[in-house]
Amino acid sequence: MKVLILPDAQKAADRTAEVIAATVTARPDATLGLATGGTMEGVYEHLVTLGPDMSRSTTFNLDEYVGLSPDHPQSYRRFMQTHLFDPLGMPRKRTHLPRGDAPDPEAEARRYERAIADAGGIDLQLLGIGRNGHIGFNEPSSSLGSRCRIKTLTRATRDANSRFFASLDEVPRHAITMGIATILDARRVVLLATGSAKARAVADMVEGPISARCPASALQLHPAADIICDEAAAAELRLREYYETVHPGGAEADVTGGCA
Ligand SMILES: N[C@@H]1[C@@H](O)[C@H](O)[C@@H](COP(=O)(O)O)O[C@@H]1O
Repeated sequence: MKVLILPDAQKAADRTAEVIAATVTARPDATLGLATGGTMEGVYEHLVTLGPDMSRSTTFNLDEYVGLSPDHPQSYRRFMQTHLFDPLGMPRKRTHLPRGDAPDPEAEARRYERAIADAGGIDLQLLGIGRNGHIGFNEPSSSLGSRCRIKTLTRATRDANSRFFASLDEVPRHAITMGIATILDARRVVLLATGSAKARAVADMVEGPISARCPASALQLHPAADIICDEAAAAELRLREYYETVHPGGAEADVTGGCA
């Protein structure tokens, strides 16, 4: 696991976007795993300005709310169309999310897992992290061997995400999400965490025990996982001398270098 600490959220998001752009430039037919959430807005904004040709890329998002149709304003499909797919002109048939309004959500989750495998797996998986250490919607207590399935959202996660909805009551109670084992199958993982609200989760993920208490800690098992964070999200890390830190105005570190 490599940790890169950048001075602020903007620089961390820009760096993450540059990793994605470099990946699709090197391999235009790459399969990307994509994420949603407020943290990703800056990433996609910068990626759109970088303007890589993603017309041959295939994408699979981590998750979708159960019960929301693709055109629901708060669906993750809509989020992706707005922030990335439409601005980059990506062909819809190459972009995949679970169908939140599928009549049988469990069957939809199984179909989604198969679709990822049929596409040859994910080359680069982008991740955010929840305040409670969740990745995708794998809430604490998720099996580290889990595959795509339905998860019940915790009150804490619904509270955190209620800012995107008119009220807490409107936040769905379930989601279809890639499992932790699905995520670990990706050939490379890049997780972005910014802001002080993520500091505890980042410390548990990087320096804590591998445990279902902090689902993101499973990334310690991944051979090619990069954690990109800003100073605020890095505040509770104790082993600072082992991490790559870019100081304001300092030389840019190469996120692909260093030791895993
Ligand atoms: N399912 C998503 C996660 O993939 C994301 O990492 C998390 C953090 O979101 P934010 O970036 O808004 O803090 O939100 C949701 O729960």
